[in-house]
Amino acid sequence: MSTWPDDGAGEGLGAEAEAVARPRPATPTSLAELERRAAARRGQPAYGHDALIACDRLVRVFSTDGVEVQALQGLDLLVAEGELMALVGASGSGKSTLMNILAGLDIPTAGAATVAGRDLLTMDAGARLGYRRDVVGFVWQQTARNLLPYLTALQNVMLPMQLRGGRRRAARTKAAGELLSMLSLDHCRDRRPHQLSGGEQQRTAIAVALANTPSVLLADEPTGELDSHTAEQVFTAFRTANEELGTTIVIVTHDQTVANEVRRTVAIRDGRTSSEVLRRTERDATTGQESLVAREYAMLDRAGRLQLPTEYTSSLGMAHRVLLELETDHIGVWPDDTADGAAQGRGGGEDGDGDGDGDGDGDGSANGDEAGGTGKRD
Ligand SMILES: Nc1ncnc2c1ncn2[C@@H]1O[C@H](COP(=O)(O)OP(=O)(O)OP(=O)(O)O)[C@@H](O)[C@H]1O
Repeated sequence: MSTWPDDGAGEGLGAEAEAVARPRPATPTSLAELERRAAARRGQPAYGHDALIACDRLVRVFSTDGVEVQALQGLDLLVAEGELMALVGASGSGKSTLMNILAGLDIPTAGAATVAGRDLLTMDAGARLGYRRDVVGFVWQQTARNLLPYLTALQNVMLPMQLRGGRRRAARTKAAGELLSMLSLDHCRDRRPHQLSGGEQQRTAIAVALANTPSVLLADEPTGELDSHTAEQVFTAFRTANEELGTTIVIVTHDQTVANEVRRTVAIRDGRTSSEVLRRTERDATTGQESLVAREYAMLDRAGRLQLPTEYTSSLGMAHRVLLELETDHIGVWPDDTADGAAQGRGGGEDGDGDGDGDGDGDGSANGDEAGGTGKRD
């Protein structure tokens, strides 16, 4: 198994293995060299400084009845302004926890998170209210959470504008009508939610979320209750909002169609980002024909940790330790060739919890050797 640098194009990955070997530097690093590197780093911009959404080693621990659940375990995520991207992951991986934090409804336990320059850890109650009203809009899976049943579609869209204040009624009516038109909902203006189809309700919810022109639109399983054709229409509404208004959009979804339609899909696993699928259009040099190419990348976190896919590690019997070798253009990763390592590998690399990490804790991380170690392949 070998690891190559990101070629800038964007293919997919699962269980986390941590490398135990580091290539030896040719000569010991001098103090002067360390000082030079530290000085160079001081001049560097902060992590995610140019991203609209920046989550840096985000942690969220829930404590219920003395039991701690680590929903987010040092999650890193950057989202650029104007992006339309999807978040995927197994049930319980931490997607909703992340969305609630980004929505300003929950506060992380540790780490850093900024959205449009707002610090989500240090905002006071007033700033948090303003953030939810002006900076982010949300669309939830349950339509009842998105729309008020006794208001028409137009009135629902006007409500956030009214709560913010500052615009006359005529201006609010015009702006709300334009949003509904943009999402092909003119015919729904004067209908109440129960008079709308599921897809129309969700598209109206998108118009409501866009009412105060937020920088970011967050959607948690917005097509979860819809058939595939209707889901497609709802996704088109997100795309329209992204293209016409430039709104940055993050969609949590189990819907593969939605995940396939965005340029970037980030997978969350056990509270951390694990892999990313990037899609781009390539043109064949001879035929001129365009095709969509999708590639999956593993994420290297800021501590240098890399999650390797379980299917890769188990097929090579990699259970707990691996050997690393630095090549000119990639890093080689080999099964542990020590006697006990080989015995573990022959055991199938299974650790009883199915995550291939050998620690039995189900978190997919190869704990205990994060700083690297011995075992360089000579
Ligand atoms: N308020 C809470 N109190 C205690 N534990 C919680 C709370 N909210 C979430 N959790 C736990 O945190 C972990 C992540 O939950 P989260 O809802 O973020 O996952 P998810 O990826 O959104 O799952 P799903 O796809 O099923 O919605 C789970 O183990 C969950 O049980």
